[in-house]
Amino acid sequence: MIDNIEVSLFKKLEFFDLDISFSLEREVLVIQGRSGSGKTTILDCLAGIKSPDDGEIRVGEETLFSTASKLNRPIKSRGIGYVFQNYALFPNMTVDENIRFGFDKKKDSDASYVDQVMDSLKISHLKKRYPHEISGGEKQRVALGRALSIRPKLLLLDEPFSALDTDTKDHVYGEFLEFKKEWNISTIMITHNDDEAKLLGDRIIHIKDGKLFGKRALDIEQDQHSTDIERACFYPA
Ligand SMILES: Nc1ncnc2c1ncn2[C@@H]1O[C@H](COP(=O)(O)OP(=O)(O)OP(=O)(O)O)[C@@H](O)[C@H]1O
Repeated sequence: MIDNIEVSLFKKLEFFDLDISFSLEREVLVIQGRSGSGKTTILDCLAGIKSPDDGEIRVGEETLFSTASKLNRPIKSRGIGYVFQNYALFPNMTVDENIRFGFDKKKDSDASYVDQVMDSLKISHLKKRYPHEISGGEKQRVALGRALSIRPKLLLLDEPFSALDTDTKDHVYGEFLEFKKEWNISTIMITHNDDEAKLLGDRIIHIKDGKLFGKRALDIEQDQHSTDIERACFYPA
């Protein structure tokens, strides 16, 4: 089955218009750009957290959003896994409960799938722990597990490694490359880190003020602004 992903988005933002088109298929596409250039807004539009003013999002034969067809699939039926910058794990749920959150028992007949995800991410032994009882690297794997539990056709990773220290990052990069080979899911990853982008990505696009930018964006700022509260709505408690 062909899972080509076609994206075309237009959205008026306060300081500029987001206006971008790209496609991907079974690859890790990295989006880079200065802080505030619209990267997270792209992921939020794909996930259905924000609505574009105009455009189309297609995953294989399925249309998730289309202004022409007046179609806007709800978040939960988009089949998109999202790992937020600060993971946004539910603090009052165990690792097991966090990961099972997106798994739909009624739709998914293979109940052992979530266990497979946990085994693959080497977090089965943490099942009963709460987020405050695990390390940053483990939280990152739990967040990835929660995104994978819905069997996503597209995986969105917003600065997934930024909260990790250098030693942990090196280790996790290796794991990510193994994961990439094993799962082979179309992935869009935002990172400010050039080395990370080159190491983990198959293709890199740069954006500036919401538009594709031919040249490399210089002096990428490291400062972050958090829209976590808004994005946490993706997983309403
Ligand atoms: N909740 C919001 N309300 C108003 N404007 C917002 C909101 N969230 C983001 N913006 C604005 O939209 C633009 C794009 O923001 P976005 O978060 O997509 O940028 P980004 O490239 O992901 O930035 P960063 O790398 O700092 O996370 C920015 O100008 C930002 O100020």
